[in-house]
Amino acid sequence: MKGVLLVNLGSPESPTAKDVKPYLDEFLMDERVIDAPKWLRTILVRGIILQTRPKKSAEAYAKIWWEEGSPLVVISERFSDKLKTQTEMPVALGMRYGTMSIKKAMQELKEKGVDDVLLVPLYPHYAMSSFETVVVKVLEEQKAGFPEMKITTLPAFYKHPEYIKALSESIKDGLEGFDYDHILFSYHGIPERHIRKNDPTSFHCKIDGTCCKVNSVAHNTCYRHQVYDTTEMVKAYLGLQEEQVSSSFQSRLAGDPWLKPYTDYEFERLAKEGKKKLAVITPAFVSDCLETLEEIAMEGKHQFIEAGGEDYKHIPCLNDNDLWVKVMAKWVNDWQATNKLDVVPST
Ligand SMILES: C=CC1=C(C)c2cc3[nH]c(cc4nc(cc5[nH]c(cc1n2)c(C)c5CCC(=O)O)C(CCC(=O)O)=C4C)c(C)c3C=C
Ligand SMILES: [Fe+2]
Ligand SMILES: [Fe+2]
Repeated sequence: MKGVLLVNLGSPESPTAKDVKPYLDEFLMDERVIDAPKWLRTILVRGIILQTRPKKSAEAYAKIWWEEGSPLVVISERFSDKLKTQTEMPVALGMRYGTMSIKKAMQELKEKGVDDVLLVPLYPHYAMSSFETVVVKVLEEQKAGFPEMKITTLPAFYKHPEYIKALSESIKDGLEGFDYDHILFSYHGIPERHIRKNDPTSFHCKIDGTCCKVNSVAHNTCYRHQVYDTTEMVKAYLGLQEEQVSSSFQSRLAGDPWLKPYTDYEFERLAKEGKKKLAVITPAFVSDCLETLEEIAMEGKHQFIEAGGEDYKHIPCLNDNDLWVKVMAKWVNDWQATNKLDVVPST
């Protein structure tokens, strides 16, 4: 029987340093997130980052935590519940890190008789630290405990016209009544090194702003290309002008160069350029989370206003938007009926 496995990133159990620490340990010890050799990763993560970050992160989580729990988890559950009403197939939700494990979700599907699974990583774009680590983990769990399960993965859907439509329409709704003079597309950053590492041609990705516009098989795994494609397609859908829109990258860790421009520098640049009313959208995430609700909606607003901006609005992620649920339901139901996927890898 066919079934659907949704996987998102995960969250700590509670916004306390005690619970944030093991969550961050699992997250940052992932070799696809901090891709240093294990001995070095252990020193960096356990010897340095985890000495201070859990307390700081817990304070940030406390600011955005809901009665029902972590926004990312609650929103993912709402999305999953709505999807269940639009498909006959069993649907299970797992998280890459934390206690709502992928293994539990696969067990849930198995108990419902599912042996043919459509894996849906809840990320519009491919990055080894998000999409790829989910796929690898699911395949590891399959090998260890569910050898009879067939796994098919929905590719990154960042430019599928139905996704772009749902995203653009939700942005249009979010912008209503807000007289913006610029829209910033702020994507989660990744180290530049990850882009080169994921380039199968070993020469295409130069991260110089030109390679992403030249067709290449490298774009199938090029996060930078994919996010710029999303910006361009939303811009076209909404009929926005070149100068009304820009893209940037948020949430970097210290150390390596990460994809640029950095969102926090952009807040300052845009304010200094005379943009007074800024709308910010965060399409690397399908669900609002710490990185959107705290870093962008709270800190970002503060940074922009401090730099001379006057008004600021964070437009929510797709979350459990009805059109978005309908799009996902169509993709999974088409797969159920035809065994084919409407979302295809890019070149
Ligand atoms: C778009 C998807 C994501 C990519 C790509 C990604 C890469 C990435 N992240 C870190 C480090 C951290 N990310 C943190 C939070 C976080 N990251 C994503 C998504 C992507 N990360 C989400 C949805 C969240 C929010 C989770 C939530 O519970 O709401 C954090 C933890 C919070 C903090 O301490 O700030 C860290 C750390 C790296 C190093 C990386 C790529 C190398
Ligand atoms: Fe992250
Ligand atoms: Fe590129």
